[in-house]
Amino acid sequence: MLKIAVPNKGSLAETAAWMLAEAGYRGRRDGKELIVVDARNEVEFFYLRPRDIATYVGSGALDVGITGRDLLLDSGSDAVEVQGLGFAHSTFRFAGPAGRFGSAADLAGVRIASSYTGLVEQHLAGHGVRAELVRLDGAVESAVRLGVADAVADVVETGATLRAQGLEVFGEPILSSEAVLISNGAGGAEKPGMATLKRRLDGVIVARDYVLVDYDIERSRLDAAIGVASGFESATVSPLHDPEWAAVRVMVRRDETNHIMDALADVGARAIIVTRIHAARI
Ligand SMILES: Nc1ncnc2c1ncn2[C@@H]1O[C@H](COP(=O)(O)OP(=O)(O)OP(=O)(O)O)[C@@H](O)[C@H]1O
Ligand SMILES: O=P(O)(O)OC[C@H]1O[C@H](OP(=O)(O)OP(=O)(O)O)[C@H](O)[C@@H]1O
Ligand SMILES: [Mg+2]
Repeated sequence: MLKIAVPNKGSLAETAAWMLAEAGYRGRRDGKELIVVDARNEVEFFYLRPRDIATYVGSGALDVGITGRDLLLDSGSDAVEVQGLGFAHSTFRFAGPAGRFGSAADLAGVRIASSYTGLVEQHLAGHGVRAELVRLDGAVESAVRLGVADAVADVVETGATLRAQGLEVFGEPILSSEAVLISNGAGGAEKPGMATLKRRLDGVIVARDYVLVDYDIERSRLDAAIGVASGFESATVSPLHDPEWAAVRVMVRRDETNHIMDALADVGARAIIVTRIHAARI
């Protein structure tokens, strides 16, 4: 059985569970269940703290897992990223009182609070900067106001938490993070069931991030319309009863749908219809 680590709490848990359910796997009935055997799919799920998942997978105790790229790199484990899962996007950044710091070089000898001290140490070492790290569990943005640190290094999504504490990001982003599928470096990626898991998750990502767009177009304008959206592989072009016209179907990124509909209408497309993709194998 493929042993899969899944976040049991925090920002990643809900979407990770949703993706696995959409991919046809068994979920847990309540938040107290720590192990779920899915005999039909020959996989076993282990619900663990997101921060611990890279350790379990890197040690080989579990084959694959879902965690954050920032957590994976912070852990220093031997687990490797297999692919991004397209959710929980964030950047990992330094922040401090407005105007106090300009770049990582200004951090020499400074106290930096973070929940990701491994990541910060690696980054500072790469820049030849020595600083004092203060390891905190969360709500790191309060550390400067409370006087336990001069700067912080933390997860930034909208920046609202930093702003509320009067802090500003500075320097280059340390990392761009998202939820990732990880595996054990030593052959974990070839385990039975792994290819199926990957293919199913890819299908969920496509169904989540893409839509189908259908429209009718005069054949004389077909090339212009395909130029607007050429599809995943290539556009499907079907004849209509009127030989001067064709019906076209393309996949487009969901977040570009309205922009593409406008552009298609501009080149003469009619009856433009957008449909959700329920499931996919690409
Ligand atoms: N606001 C956010 N937006 C996007 N991703 C986030 C956000 N906060 C945390 N993450 C991501 O979630 C992962 C951390 O999850 P974890 O459950 O350990 O912490 P958490 O979500 O902050 O939970 P908690 O605060 O309850 O401990 C990291 O990959 C981090 O980048
Ligand atoms: O840029 P923003 O949109 O404000 O989001 C970033 C914040 O979200 C997370 O905090 P969380 O609420 O999980 O609390 P924590 O600090 O205790 O982890 C993260 O640790 C940042 O503090
Ligand atoms: Mg948090």
